[in-house]
Amino acid sequence: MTSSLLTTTALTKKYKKFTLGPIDFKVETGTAIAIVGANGSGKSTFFRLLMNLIQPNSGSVHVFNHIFGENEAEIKKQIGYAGELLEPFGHLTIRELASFVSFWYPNWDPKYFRYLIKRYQIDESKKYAKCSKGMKKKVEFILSLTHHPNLLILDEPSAGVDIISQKKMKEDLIQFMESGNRSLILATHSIDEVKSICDWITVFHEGEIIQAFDKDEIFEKWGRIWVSQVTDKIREHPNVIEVSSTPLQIVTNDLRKLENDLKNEHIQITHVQKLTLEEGLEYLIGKELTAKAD
Ligand SMILES: Nc1ncnc2c1ncn2[C@@H]1O[C@H](COP(=O)(O)OP(=O)(O)OP(=O)(O)O)[C@@H](O)[C@H]1O
Repeated sequence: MTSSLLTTTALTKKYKKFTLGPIDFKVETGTAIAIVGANGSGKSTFFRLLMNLIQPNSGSVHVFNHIFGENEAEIKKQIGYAGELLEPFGHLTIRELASFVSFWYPNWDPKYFRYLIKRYQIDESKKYAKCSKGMKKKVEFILSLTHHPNLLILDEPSAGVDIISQKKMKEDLIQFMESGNRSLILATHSIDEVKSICDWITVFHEGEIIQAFDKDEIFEKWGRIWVSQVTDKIREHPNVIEVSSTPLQIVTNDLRKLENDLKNEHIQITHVQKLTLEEGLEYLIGKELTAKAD
């Protein structure tokens, strides 16, 4: 049986021109959740709230059954976070930065740190501020993993990172999840990462969660149906996502149900095709996700 590792209840943050929430969100032990959404949809704001880096206007975050604010230092020892937190420490070298960060984590694993530094070809003598954007992302990623956290919260860890390192990050995250009792919340614009690492997908749109579903649902239920005609009733069908012409076709989030209803309407089906994850996500977030897979 799974148990909730992190829960948010009616979490809300208001800026002058943007409101996030109210967000109800849950992470079960052993699951990897992709957070996807167009630029500015509120992913980073949500992550900062999860990490208690900014204060909500209302609502709460519970982590490991505690309200975050009440036991913050203890809770954070079990979390790995990457989300541009290191900028104020730019005057430190990577070696100094690691030594500073290690102080907070009883589980800091120097051997694993050495392994990751070598794996991602990081020059430890370099000052953080002098690192390239991709290097900084790799350093953040390494520091988030080195204390073997139970929960990883990563805000676009591979953005701006070279392809070889992106592949390594993917492998490391798959390995992280393999123990079975760890959890991951990953904001990403990479379909490849969603596909290979995550089990669940949560879609943000203009500060709200508009969809949250099991990834396999897209493979099983989403599809395109070519038809002889489309009636008003079918156009308004709750499972019809889009109707387009030349040739006349319907995109649906429930193939089996729509096929049945089309038959009941005596509409001829000429062809049926399942959607790829990439196509499904494009419909869900307004065709703005950067396609990287396949
Ligand atoms: N400190 C702040 N003050 C005012 N507005 C803010 C602040 N931080 C974020 N915002 C606004 O909140 C909105 C959501 O931004 P956020 O960075 O959370 O989006 P995102 O989904 O992470 O985007 P991206 O995919 O580009 O990283 C944006 O309109 C942004 O301008």
